[in-house]
Amino acid sequence: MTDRTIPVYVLTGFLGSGKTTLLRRLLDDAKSRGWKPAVLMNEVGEVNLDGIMVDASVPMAEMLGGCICCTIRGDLGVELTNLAKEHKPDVIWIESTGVAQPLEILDAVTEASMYGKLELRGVVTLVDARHLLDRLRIGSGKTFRLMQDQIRVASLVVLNKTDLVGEPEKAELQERIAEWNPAGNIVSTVNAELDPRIIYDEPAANFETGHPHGPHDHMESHPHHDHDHVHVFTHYLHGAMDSHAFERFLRELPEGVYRAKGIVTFRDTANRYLFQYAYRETDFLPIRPQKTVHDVAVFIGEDFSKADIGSKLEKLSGRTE
Ligand SMILES: Nc1nc2c(ncn2[C@@H]2O[C@H](COP(=O)(O)OP(=O)(O)OP(=O)(O)O)[C@@H](O)[C@H]2O)c(=O)[nH]1
Repeated sequence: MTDRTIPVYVLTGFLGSGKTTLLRRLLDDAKSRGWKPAVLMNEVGEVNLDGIMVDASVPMAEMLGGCICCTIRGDLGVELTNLAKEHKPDVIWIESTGVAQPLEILDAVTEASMYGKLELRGVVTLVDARHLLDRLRIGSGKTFRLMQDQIRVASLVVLNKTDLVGEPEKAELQERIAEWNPAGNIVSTVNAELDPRIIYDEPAANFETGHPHGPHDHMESHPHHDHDHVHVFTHYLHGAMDSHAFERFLRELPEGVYRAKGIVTFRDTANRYLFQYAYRETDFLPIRPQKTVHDVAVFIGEDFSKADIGSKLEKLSGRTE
């Protein structure tokens, strides 16, 4: 396979936390680097007000009238795939509605990576400092739990609107965020002002990208971050595998992997298969794709070694280099 993998980043955070503010910065930054970005926006309402705020020259897909993670989840894959095919961007940003369940979004994005060469590289969670402080004081409730969930899955937490809280409160919030997500990075901002390099320098052990101007060419190894929070590992397979060996590999996946899925070809079967793995259960569905799909395996979990899984798969698919 010669075509490159497009890195995908998810921007999440509760309503009004500063996602669009950050997105605009990231798009400006991408432009100044000579990258071609694309954006997928999801609004709960029927009108995409955030989209109006974004430079009209940026390719953008909109998913309106629902939340990515529930009502229109299936469309996410289609939209992402279309964006990638049509515009061949260097990077895709997904701005999700402020009420989305983050794990569901990750699931949907990884689903999409089965149909095109896309790889989720980071989840950036915006937090409204004052809002979180208020919720902390109350200490319960649906919004509080959602904010916590959004923080937990982040590779980077942006504690935004710190101009609206005092220094001691800011320190308290940082401490709590670090408790909920010990491995994620935290940055405190006003108007989401940050150096985008902290986003792109997030570790990723799987490197398919060979694009000279892509965001990740310089980041081959940060193994110390390899195993520390909920993360997604996408591995494109290079050849057919033995079905029994692959089943054994799934059975022996580390505890930390709680979800895996993908498309595989076996040497010893006639069909290709869509495989699913969830809570140690596996399922294989024979498929006959109408269009070209790559063999790929996606893993979601905590505390597992991407490098280890990657090298096992390389062996299974007969790649020796
Ligand atoms: N005081 C203050 N206001 C901010 C800061 N960052 C963003 N804002 C303002 O907060 C409002 C919401 O910001 P957005 O970037 O639209 O937030 P969002 O997360 O995209 O909002 P939704 O799309 O509704 O979920 C805007 O009016 C911003 O100008 C900050 O650090 N401090």
